[in-house]
Amino acid sequence: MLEVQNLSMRFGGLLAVDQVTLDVQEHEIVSIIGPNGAGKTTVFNCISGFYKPTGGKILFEGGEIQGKPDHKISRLGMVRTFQHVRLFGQMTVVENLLVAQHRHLNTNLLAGLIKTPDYREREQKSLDRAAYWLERVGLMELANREAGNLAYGQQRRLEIARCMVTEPKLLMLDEPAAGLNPAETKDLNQLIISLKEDYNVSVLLIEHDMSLVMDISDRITVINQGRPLAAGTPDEVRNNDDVIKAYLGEA
Ligand SMILES: Nc1ncnc2c1ncn2[C@@H]1O[C@H](COP(=O)(O)OP(=O)(O)OP(=O)(O)O)[C@@H](O)[C@H]1O
Repeated sequence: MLEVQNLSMRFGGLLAVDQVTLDVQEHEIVSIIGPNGAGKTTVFNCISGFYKPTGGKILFEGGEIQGKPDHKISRLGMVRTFQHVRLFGQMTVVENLLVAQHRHLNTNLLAGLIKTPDYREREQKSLDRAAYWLERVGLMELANREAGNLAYGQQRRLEIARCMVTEPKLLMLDEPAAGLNPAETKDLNQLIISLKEDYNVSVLLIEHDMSLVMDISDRITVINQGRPLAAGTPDEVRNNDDVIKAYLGEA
């Protein structure tokens, strides 16, 4: 589904990502881990179209996407969350989900003004999807609250719902457990597994919470100082000497 081949990203004199190769197949949860500053978010930014990589190829369902703008990439079915929550804080919870779908569908302004039957039907479907995902992530009762007033863990769940209403094939999550308490992390763990099992969404994950990563990942890629260090199943990665050294070095 997603293939990243020899991806590189240079910022001036700094080679933040150096020849990273990884792939995500259908029905898979793949994690990218590595010490702080290893280049994980930069890999995400290249894949999702926020940066134009300086080298390498990115293929999504067989087509090259490197350098395409983020809105085009998200319409192909690959959407992401951010390390720092990026909701529309002054809109309500449900409005955030409706706006996400409008932006995704590129709704025609004229159709919206005269409210064609086709437009009304799409509006209804957007509302249904929003309601479904609010229920699914446990935010239905907060639908009319301002998103900015939600507790942090609720905002993180809303972010995932905001991705899911666009019905992605691949969901990219950048440190979804950061700032969550243990109970919230456990819920997140189950939610991510359910996205794969019940909705057939593949997941690419950056995460520092090792118990979450080891628990839910089918495969893990380790990056260190921009370079790929190891890749394999959670067990293979856990027992890899280079990985152990990199993490001990950080501590
Ligand atoms: N826009 C940018 N301009 C210049 N340097 C950047 C830019 N974005 C990232 N970097 C640098 O690239 C390197 C990799 O950063 P990146 O954020 O990708 O690491 P990370 O593995 O996601 O780290 P963390 O786990 O702390 O989030 C860092 O040295 C960072 O300072």
